[in-house]
Amino acid sequence: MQAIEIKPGIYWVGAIDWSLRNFHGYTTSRGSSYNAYLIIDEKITLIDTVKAPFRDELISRISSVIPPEKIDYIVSNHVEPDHSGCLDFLIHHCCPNATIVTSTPQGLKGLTSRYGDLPYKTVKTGDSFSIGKRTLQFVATPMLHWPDSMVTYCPEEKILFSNDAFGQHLASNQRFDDENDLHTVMEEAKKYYANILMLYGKQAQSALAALSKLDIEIIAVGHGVMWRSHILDIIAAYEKWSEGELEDSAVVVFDTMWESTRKIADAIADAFTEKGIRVHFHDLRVAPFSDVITDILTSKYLAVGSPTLNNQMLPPVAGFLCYLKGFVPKGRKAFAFGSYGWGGQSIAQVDAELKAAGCDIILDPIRIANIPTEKDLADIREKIKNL
Ligand SMILES: Cc1cc2nc3c(=O)[nH]c(=O)nc-3n(C[C@H](O)[C@H](O)[C@H](O)COP(=O)(O)O)c2cc1C
Repeated sequence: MQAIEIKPGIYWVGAIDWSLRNFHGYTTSRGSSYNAYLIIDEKITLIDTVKAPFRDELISRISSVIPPEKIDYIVSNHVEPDHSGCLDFLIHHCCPNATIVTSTPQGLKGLTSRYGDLPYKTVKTGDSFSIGKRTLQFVATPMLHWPDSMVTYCPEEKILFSNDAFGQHLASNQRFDDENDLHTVMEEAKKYYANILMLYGKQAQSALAALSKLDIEIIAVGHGVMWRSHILDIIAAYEKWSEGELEDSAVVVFDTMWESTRKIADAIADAFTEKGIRVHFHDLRVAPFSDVITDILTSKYLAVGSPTLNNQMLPPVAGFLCYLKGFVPKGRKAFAFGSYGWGGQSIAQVDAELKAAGCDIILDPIRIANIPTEKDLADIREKIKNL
């Protein structure tokens, strides 16, 4: 497999995971890539590695440029195994002279606990060193999205090696934003931010402030395609998402056994539509949680529905609310709804979970016994109309 030269002497040597459909629970319908970069200079430097099963692809691409034993530094921007997964193999079998550059204290701690005592060099924000004609500078980006996370900047090339920041789970053989459909790239970047970074808006803003001082021509991300023509677009999007800016749209999400809760969901969606509000409609029998969270990232309204099953909400709704709670979606105007047979406990449970998630409850829970009548549905429409 061949390396792809992205600037003279700088190569993409990562791996493309075309078949990936589930990345620790995140539904990756367009696959992903694990990006690693090779810089040929007096000190040959590899930026990040790939997920362990893709080791041969990484080594093959490196070998298309230089023998791997010539590598002097391997910068590990992030401990998570989709980036660090080949470090120990490379050091023990391919790159005997290499030193691993990692953040202190968290990167060192994380790599040591995973891979043991390897030759490490630690760096922190403001540190830099020369690799010949070029310099590498380091900026810690803690909690974007693990405590150890950092980015590496090369001022002579104006490249920011951003690891998980600005990434997308997107498999493509074309490495840059302008070679791909921009709408698809932005959609996947939003999904990535929502599911990986949404909880860390404050940290994202600190990182954006630090990175705004850099002159950047290429953002060489850890997943998906690099940014070179739409850098301002992705930075503007990160500013908007990290500030929690919401659009006049509503997410209606539910599960159902016999379609009564679905009928309520339809009435809610109709009523929002009549108000001129865009609706994202998610039936949890088919909708992946990660798609629902992507729409919640920018939506002002959230309606969550479940019928009652054995005094509980349906398990997919419970799972979804557990996932949602982790993101603390403060500021969403939310309410619960559902159909029931006798006790109807599920609806109060959904309401309590939405409160626990930090949502503002704007309607008493909508509870309908058995099948909703035309009058029930008209009453629901009226309530939404009056919001
Ligand atoms: C296996 C099963 C268990 C149920 N348990 C309860 C229950 O504990 N409490 C209750 O109020 N209704 C219970 N129901 C009734 C449903 O909540 C009711 O039929 C409701 O209208 C179903 O809504 P849906 O059409 O959206 O699935 C149960 C129904 C089934 C099939």
